[in-house]
Amino acid sequence: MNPYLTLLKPRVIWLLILASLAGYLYSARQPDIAQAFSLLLVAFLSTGGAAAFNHFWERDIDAAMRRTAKRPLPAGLVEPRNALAYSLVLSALGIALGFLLLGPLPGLFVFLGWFFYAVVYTVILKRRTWLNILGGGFAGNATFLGGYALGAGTVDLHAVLISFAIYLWIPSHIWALAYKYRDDYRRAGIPMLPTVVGEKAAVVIISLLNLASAAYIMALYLAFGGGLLGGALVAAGVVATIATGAYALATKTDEAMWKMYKASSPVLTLFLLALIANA
Ligand code: HEM
Ligand SMILES: CC(C)=CCC/C(C)=C/CC/C(C)=C/COP(=O)(O)OP(=O)(O)O
Repeated sequence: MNPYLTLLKPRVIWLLILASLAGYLYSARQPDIAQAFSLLLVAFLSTGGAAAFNHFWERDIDAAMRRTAKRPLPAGLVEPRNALAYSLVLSALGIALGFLLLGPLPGLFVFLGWFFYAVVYTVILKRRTWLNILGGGFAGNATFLGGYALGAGTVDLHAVLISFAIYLWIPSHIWALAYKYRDDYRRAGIPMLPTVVGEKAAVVIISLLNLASAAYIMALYLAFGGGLLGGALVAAGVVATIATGAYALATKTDEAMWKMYKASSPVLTLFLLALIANA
């Protein structure tokens, strides 16, 4: 893949973009195709720009971790100053178009999403505390709330409660991966839960969090949900979460935790599709 495409973390940002689209389709009475395309463009530019900035800022620790050592900057495929310029142009475009094309409130959430991930998480917290993802996780809320604000013209408690399904999903999503790569994170000096607590405690905490995030999604769907299709999608996600959580608790292996991580994105996808189906 072209290294400048890799810098956008396409395997990751597609779900951030879907979260924005889900927020819009869930809240808009009459979804407008032009508005939806503007949202997709803004979400792509802002999340891609944030991801590219993360590559620039983390080029030293990426070089120190097995999982990330072959990325474009540690691999010498892209000059740091070019990656920085690329990330800032995309980010500035995404945020500016967020305000210009989507309006002040959606634009604010685009900025907050960028800021919480690129600055609060990547620059300020990630190397300092294992609570880094709890500070940066609000970027996840922002992806959904930006789309919701575009569709509804406002953000209410309903929207905030739904957005916390993403926030509560993040810890088990990243810590399950961090468990498998705990030696990598230790070598790079990055504090993550699995590097600061014992292995058994980490598996139990992450598995319980995984199950709690599924319970929250189920409660949301029961409170705000409706239709059969949406219910089936949420049920499939909850079953997958319970299965990976129970398997991890029973076996406490790297493989079980990796399965939990790999299942996390499909589970969130099912929830977002349920919101769209229920719109
Ligand atoms: C502070 C917040 C977050 C952190 C620290 C985080 C961290 C990570 C990490 C380390 C990876 C592995 C990347 C790789 O090895 O290439 C990953 C993958 C991913 N993340 Fe997150 N994530 C966060 C929030 C989110 C959110 C909010 C979403 C979507 C709404 C998301 C969607 C994904 C997806 C789709 C993948 C790829 C999964 C796969 O390959 O199966 N992440 N994340
Ligand atoms: C609107 C907007 C811009 C929102 C951003 C939303 C958001 C939560 C982005 C985070 C997703 C991501 C690329 C995490 C990688 O974390 P990492 O840097 O720890 O992963 P790594 O170790 O693989 O580099």
